[in-house]
Amino acid sequence: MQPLAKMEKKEDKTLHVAMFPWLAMGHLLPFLNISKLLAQKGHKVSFISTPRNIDRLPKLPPNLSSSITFVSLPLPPFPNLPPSSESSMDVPYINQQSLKSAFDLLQQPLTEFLRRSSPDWITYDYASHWLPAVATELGIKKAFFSLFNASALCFMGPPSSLIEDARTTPEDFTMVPPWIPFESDIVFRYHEVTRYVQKTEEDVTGVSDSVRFGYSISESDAVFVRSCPKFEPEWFGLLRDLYQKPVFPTGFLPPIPEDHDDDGAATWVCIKEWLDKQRVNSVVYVSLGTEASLPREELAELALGLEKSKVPFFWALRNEPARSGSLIPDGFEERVEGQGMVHVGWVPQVKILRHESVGGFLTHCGWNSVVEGLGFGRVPIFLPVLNEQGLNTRLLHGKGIGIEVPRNERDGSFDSDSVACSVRLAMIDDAGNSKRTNAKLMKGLFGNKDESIHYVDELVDYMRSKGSSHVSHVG
Ligand SMILES: O=c1ccn([C@@H]2O[C@H](COP(=O)(O)OP(=O)(O)O[C@H]3O[C@H](CO)[C@@H](O)[C@H](O)[C@H]3O)[C@@H](O)[C@H]2O)c(=O)[nH]1
Repeated sequence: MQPLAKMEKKEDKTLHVAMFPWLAMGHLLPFLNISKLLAQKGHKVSFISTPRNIDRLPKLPPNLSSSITFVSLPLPPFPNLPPSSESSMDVPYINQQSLKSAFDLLQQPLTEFLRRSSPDWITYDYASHWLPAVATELGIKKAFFSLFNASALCFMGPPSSLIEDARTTPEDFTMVPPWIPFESDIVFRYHEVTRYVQKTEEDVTGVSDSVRFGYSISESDAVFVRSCPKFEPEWFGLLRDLYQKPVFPTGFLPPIPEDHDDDGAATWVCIKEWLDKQRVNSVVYVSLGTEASLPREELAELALGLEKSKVPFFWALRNEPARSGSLIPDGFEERVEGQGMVHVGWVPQVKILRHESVGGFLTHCGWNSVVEGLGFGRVPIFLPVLNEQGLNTRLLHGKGIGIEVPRNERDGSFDSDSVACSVRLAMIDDAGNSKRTNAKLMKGLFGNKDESIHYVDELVDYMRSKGSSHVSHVG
C-alpha cells in the first residue's frame, strides 16, 4: 500500500486549466479575470489567444505571472480581414464572420498544443463549436464559459433549437419563446433584431452564431455562467432544465482596479486631470463598447442630447475600422468645451468608472460594461445596439435598474431630447432618485469579489472531482 502522504488526494490536486476565449476584448478580459482567480488558488492556467490580443491585455500582477502562461497562436490570414486584425474591434461588424473563419483555422495549432500539454480542463467560448469534439478525443474535460447572463441564455433556448436555428423572422425574436414557462418581458425589440441581421455579412463560414452556441453548449461537460442565482434565480433554475447538465455561476467577476494600473497610463493622465475638476457623482461616462457603432445621424443626436442635458460628460468614442471622416459632429467639441470631453480610441474604462466624479454610465449594455458600471454603483442609461444588449437592458429595467433611452420600436431612431431627458433623469431630476438608489444597492452584488472567489472554489471542487486522470501535484 502507498503511504498516505504520498497518495494524491483529489482535493489537493493542482489543476491545469486551458482558457480559449473568442477574439474580442469583451471576452478576453473576463476569461482573464477567472484565470486570475484560479491562479490565486495555486492552479496553473494556459491562456490561449493570438499575439496582438495577448499584448492588449492588462499586465499580470507579479504574484500570478508564474501561474498563468500565455500561449500565442498566430491568426492565419483570411480574405476580407485587414492585416493584423485579430479582434472583433479591428473588424467592421459586416466582416465579423471572416474573423470567425480565421478563428476556426486555429483548430489545428490548438489541438497540437492540447495534445502536448494535456490540461485537465479546457474552458472555451461560444465561437469554437468544434473544440469539445477535439477535447473529448484527447481525454480533456471541457466547460463552456458563457459571458451572456442566464436570462439571455434561456431566451436563446436549449441547444437543440439553437442548432436547428429554428427562429427565422425578426418577429420570432420579439416574442417570449415557448420554453420559458413563466411570465417574462425579456425579448428583443424589432429594430434590435433587424439591424443585427441587416448588418451581418453572408455567412462565409457556413456556421451561424446560433449553431456555434448550440454545439458549444450541447457538447460541454459543464456550463459556467457569468452571473449569479441571487440576481437571476428563476433563470438559473430554467437553464439547468434546458441544458440538462451542470450549470455553475461564476458570480460577476468584477475587475480588480489595481490590475488596471498600467492600463492606458498616458491617456489616463489627461482623463484624470479632467475628472478631478468635476464634482462628485456629477459626470456621465458615455461608451458603447468595442463592437457597436451608431449610424452618423444617430451619433449626431446622441452628441446633441448630451449637450442639451447640460450634464458634464466624458465620451469614449470607438475608433471604428474602415469608417471615413470624423465621427464627431462639426463644431460639437467647441460648443461643449467646459461641459464635456470626447476621446476617440481606447480608454481605461475601469479607472474612469471608479473615479468618484462619475455618477452615471450611458452604455450599450454589453455585459462587461454592466458589471463594471454597477460594480461601482453608477446609474446606467441604456442605449442597446447589438447582440444580447437589448435582452440585458430588459433584465435590468425589469429590476428597477437604469433608464432606457426611448427609441422608435420599428426603426430604432431616437432624438436628442430623449437622450437629454434620460441623462437628466438618471443624474439630476428628483424623479430619478430611486434609480440612483438602486444602482448604489447593486454595488454590493456586482462589485462583490468575495462572491466570485466563493463560486470559483465551487468550480474548482467540481473540476477536481471530474478532472482527467493526468497526475500533477501541488508544490
Ligand atoms: O475604450 C475601451 C473600451 C472598452 N473597454 C473594456 O472592454 C470591455 C468591453 O466589454 P463590453 O462592455 O461587454 O462591450 P463589448 O466588447 O462591445 O461587448 C461584446 O461582448 C459582451 C460580452 O459577451 C456582450 O455582452 C456584448 O453584447 C458584445 O457586443 C469592458 O471590459 C471595458 O472596460 C475599455 O477598457 N476601454
